[in-house]
Amino acid sequence: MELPLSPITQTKLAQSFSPREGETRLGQKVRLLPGAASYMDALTQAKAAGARFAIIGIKEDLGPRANLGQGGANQAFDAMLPALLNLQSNRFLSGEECLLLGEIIPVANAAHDCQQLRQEVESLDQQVIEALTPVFAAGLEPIVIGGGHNNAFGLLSAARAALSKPLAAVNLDPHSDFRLREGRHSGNGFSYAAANGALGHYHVLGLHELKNSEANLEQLTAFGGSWHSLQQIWVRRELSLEKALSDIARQLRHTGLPVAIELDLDAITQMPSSASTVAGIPLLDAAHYVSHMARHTQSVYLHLAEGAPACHDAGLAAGYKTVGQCLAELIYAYLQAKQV
Ligand SMILES: N=CN[C@@H](CCC(=O)O)C(=O)O
Repeated sequence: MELPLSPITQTKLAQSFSPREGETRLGQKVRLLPGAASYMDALTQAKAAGARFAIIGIKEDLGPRANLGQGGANQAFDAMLPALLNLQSNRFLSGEECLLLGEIIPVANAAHDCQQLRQEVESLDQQVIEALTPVFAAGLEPIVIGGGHNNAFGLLSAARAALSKPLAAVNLDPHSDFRLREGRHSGNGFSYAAANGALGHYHVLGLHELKNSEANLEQLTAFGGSWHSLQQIWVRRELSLEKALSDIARQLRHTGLPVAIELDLDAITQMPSSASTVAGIPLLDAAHYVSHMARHTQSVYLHLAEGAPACHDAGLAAGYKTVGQCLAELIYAYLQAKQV
């Protein structure tokens, strides 16, 4: 069977967790892609057997590098696997709902020069669209671990192709990623998606008032995009997070469009990432955002972008632990919210 991604093998799965007598880990319950005549058949079979979510890694840092940022987002998926798969399967979560599908690895990955990197991001966009469109078409809900935030474009385009509707996206992120269409990179996934018709509605939560250029804000406003700033909620306390979340969810439901839940890990305080910050939001507020949006909107995917273990000040091992645990908590917040 020809596949647009590298499936997770039994060997990789077994290497990613340690079973313990008398316990059942999530790694012992998640499903792998079954053998079938085609990728679409395999996804359909997995869905029929009881999978609802498809967990996918995009192992790349072309997008942040094409945006003149730091590399390292290609390691987030490997950091996440042991943190998630060693968690317990119990009354709160079985693990059988999850298809641990595979990894998208860029075919073009040799450039150093900025313009070439941007072209490689464009090729990666096509890989993401090819791998994800059948996942949406099979009725599975992707949980995608980036990779740079550039992959929002491929995800939104794939969902648009499979569901025949533009998406309403909500993005917890200090940056709107709605920058000029000057060649593909991690800062313009949403402006490109708006231009190709994949994005029908866009709200940014936690936008930093001084990390978005005036041109960027004008472009976002001209599209009809909206935001709650980081300063409004977490600094000036003009409104509570709870009020913002319930207003955002109401707006999203009102669009009648399928909803994309986006989160850039650089929104979270000191999370290793290309644009990491000390003035971010607590991890548990980010988990609450994911939980609220998953529970109260018609969401079709979760995208967790920009985690970069190598950007941890204390080194790679500390980065794997921090990014891995963060991603596992955010994934569980989504899975749990969807079960209610
Ligand atoms: N996905 C992140 N995009 C940010 C990065 C900012 C930075 O590198 O400082 C942006 O382009 O605005």
